[in-house]
Amino acid sequence: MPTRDPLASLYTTAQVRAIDRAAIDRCGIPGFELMRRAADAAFACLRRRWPDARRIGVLAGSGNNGGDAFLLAELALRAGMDVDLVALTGDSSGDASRARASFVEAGGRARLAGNSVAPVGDVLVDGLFGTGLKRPLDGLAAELVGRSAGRPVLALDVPSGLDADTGTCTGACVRADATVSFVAWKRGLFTADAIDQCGARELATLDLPQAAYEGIAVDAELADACIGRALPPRRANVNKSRFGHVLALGGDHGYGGAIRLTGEAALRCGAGLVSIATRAAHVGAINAARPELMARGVDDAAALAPLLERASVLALGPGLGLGDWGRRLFDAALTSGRSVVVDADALTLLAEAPRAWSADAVLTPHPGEAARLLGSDVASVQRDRFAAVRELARRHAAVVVLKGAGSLVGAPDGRVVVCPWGNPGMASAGMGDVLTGVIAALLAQGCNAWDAARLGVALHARAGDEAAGDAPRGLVASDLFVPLRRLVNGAGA
Ligand SMILES: NC(=O)C1=CN([C@@H]2O[C@H](COP(=O)(O)OP(=O)(O)OC[C@H]3O[C@@H](n4cnc5c(N)ncnc54)[C@H](OP(=O)(O)O)[C@@H]3O)[C@@H](O)[C@H]2O)[C@@H](O)CC1
Ligand SMILES: [K+]
Repeated sequence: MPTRDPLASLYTTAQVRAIDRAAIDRCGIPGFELMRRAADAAFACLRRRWPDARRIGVLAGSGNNGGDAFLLAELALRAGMDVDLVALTGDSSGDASRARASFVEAGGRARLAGNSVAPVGDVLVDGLFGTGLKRPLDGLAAELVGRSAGRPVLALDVPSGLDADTGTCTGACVRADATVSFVAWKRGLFTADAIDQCGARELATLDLPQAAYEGIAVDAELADACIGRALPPRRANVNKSRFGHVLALGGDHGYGGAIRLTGEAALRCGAGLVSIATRAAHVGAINAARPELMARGVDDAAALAPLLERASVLALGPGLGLGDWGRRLFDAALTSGRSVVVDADALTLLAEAPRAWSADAVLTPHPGEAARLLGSDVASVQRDRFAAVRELARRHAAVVVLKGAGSLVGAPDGRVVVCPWGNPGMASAGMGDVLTGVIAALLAQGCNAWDAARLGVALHARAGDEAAGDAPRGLVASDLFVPLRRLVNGAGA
């Protein structure tokens, strides 16, 4: 059995709770000891991140997440800090009530949350709700979260209000500067709303023995960008025919830029040859701007056949449009038997008429396109991105990239990886066109669909981060070309 990498393995909350149970029942570590370890780890995190904090405000819920908070508050008291603890309820249950008593014995005082009560401190510790969240925050809990906004926050396990399975918050939610998560990564910390709510993420495994994780399948994994295994360094004695021929199809009138970005991304990621099948009107501009691209006018679809014949991989859809021209290209491409990346307008056409593939296929929908493919709506897709990507991959028997903050890549067999990179600057025109070219280039160089998609997404997001630095606003898609070239050669892996 392959070794589980705790830093890359993602679990559902039910699975993490099962690991907690196994640690207690099978490994004999008392629940209260786990709580102590959680508080120790979180307090160490607080000291490291906010070394000058002298006063901390602590929010404690009634469950075990609150128990972690009481024990952390006790540690802070013992370290000589001022502690203002606001408890959501007058009592706690199970191990948490023991934690509460321990805090009081150490001289701590809990203020009860009520009208206008808000914790005071240089840093707030959020221990309201963790994996036991059952419904959107409302009433006092929601008010408390609102009153605590605007100060640095360390969240315990999960920012309160965030659904740690899906990464969504449907009501009030703590916006943390850092989240220290316990035992194992909850999968929902890495996608959707979680990207804004978690801040920096840290994992504290609480020294659980390996046995606690046994028998509990990993639900998903974090993407890696280790290109080396899938795409080893090139030998010297090679020529361009070894690295495939990408044909990018799209760019209806007015959208020539989209297909040029796809083609150039494929070149920059190492495809041996890149052709573009587009409107004749765009050919001159593409050739002038990037002479290495072989742009051909295919206003007459008959001109497409020899291009398809020569290509090894297709990148289908950027700027394709939904008119007759686009539909003819779409039909010709999908009956060609070539490996294909299906993006943009081609996904809309696919939603109208689903196809079976005779070669590797990677679909790259954003949530709107995913909703069309699933016959649902964007809100439903975003409510559970894991379920959406799995369903799409199964239904289309293809590898699927569900784009958006915390992109997911799903395979028909249920595997999912989550991309932990990317930034809001990448929510801009042309970024998807570039991703399509990146994945097509990796396919052309011999990666299978799964490797091409998961590595392509990782390289694209990391290139976006490198290009954006600390200035995401104004990032443009072609800014990614230089870092992509570095990353596809193994830099920073
Ligand atoms: N088990 C272990 O070994 C370890 C666990 N650890 C820690 O425990 C955490 C899980 O603890 P947990 O299971 O007690 O759940 P938790 O998140 O505290 O919430 C439950 C409470 O919240 C309430 N409630 C829920 N939703 C609500 C809402 N919207 N609005 C209002 N109330 C709401 C719910 O009330 P109920 O609805 O049941 O009346 C219940 O009282 C985990 O995240 C980690 O931090 C660590 O110490 C490591 C070892
Ligand atoms: K919390």
